[in-house]
Amino acid sequence: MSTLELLPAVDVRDGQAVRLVHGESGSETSYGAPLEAALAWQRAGAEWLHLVDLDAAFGTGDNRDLIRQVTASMADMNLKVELSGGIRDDASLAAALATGCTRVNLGTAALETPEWVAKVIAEYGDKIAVGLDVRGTTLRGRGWTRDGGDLYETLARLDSEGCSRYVVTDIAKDGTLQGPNLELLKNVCAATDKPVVASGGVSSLDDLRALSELVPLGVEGAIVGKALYAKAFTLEEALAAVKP
Ligand SMILES: O=C(O)c1ccccc1NCC(=O)[C@H](O)[C@H](O)COP(=O)(O)O
Repeated sequence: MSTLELLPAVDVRDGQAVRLVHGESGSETSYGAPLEAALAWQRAGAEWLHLVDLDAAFGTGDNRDLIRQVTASMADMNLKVELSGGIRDDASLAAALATGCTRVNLGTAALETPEWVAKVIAEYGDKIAVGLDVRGTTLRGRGWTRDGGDLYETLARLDSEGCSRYVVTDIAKDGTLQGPNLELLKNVCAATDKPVVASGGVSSLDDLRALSELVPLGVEGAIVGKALYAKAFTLEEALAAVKP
């Protein structure tokens, strides 16, 4: 059986690594310099980093220079970066790809400018993942603040356009340490043949073991944020827990 990939998260707001609750602006807990956080995950054995520019996602500015610095440092150490937040047009996509990240995660654009997303999926293939951020089965865009249509209709459309991968977040779980929404992940895996990265709510090594059991269904990886920052477990323990 393949090993569940783990993507420790570094969410950046106003130059700081933070964690939000339910992705809500204003619910931040700060965890210091993003580069220090990324280096800590790299030293602990991470192969991936999930790096989010929250200001770009919320439309409150951006952390582009810092994001570029973190991504370049990680690339120098052969650590793959999935970059998310505010990538919505040719200019922001070009800037994101120019950081040397392994792939980008599109969210709002998949809901608001589907033609552009179809075009960039065709052009960039598996450098593009789409974030499906849901409350129930309703997608949310603009930093998760606005409704954006039905999960399964959008998934079918993106599948038909050749989208290579989905990052699925249950917003109700995100940043809460309440455990991932396994039912949602199973349902999404049943609706697509493409790999799924699970995001939101991981609280324990048992949660990671439960996600590992979904690997045969199509769950390829799991993003872990709050649990690592809150020291519920170490990344070394997490990597050991998901080994088959
Ligand atoms: O990823 C985004 O673009 C984004 C936009 C707006 C609010 C939050 C956003 N991402 C949050 C994350 O990706 C979290 O780091 C991830 O879901 C980890 O969640 P948790 O393990 O529950 O802390």
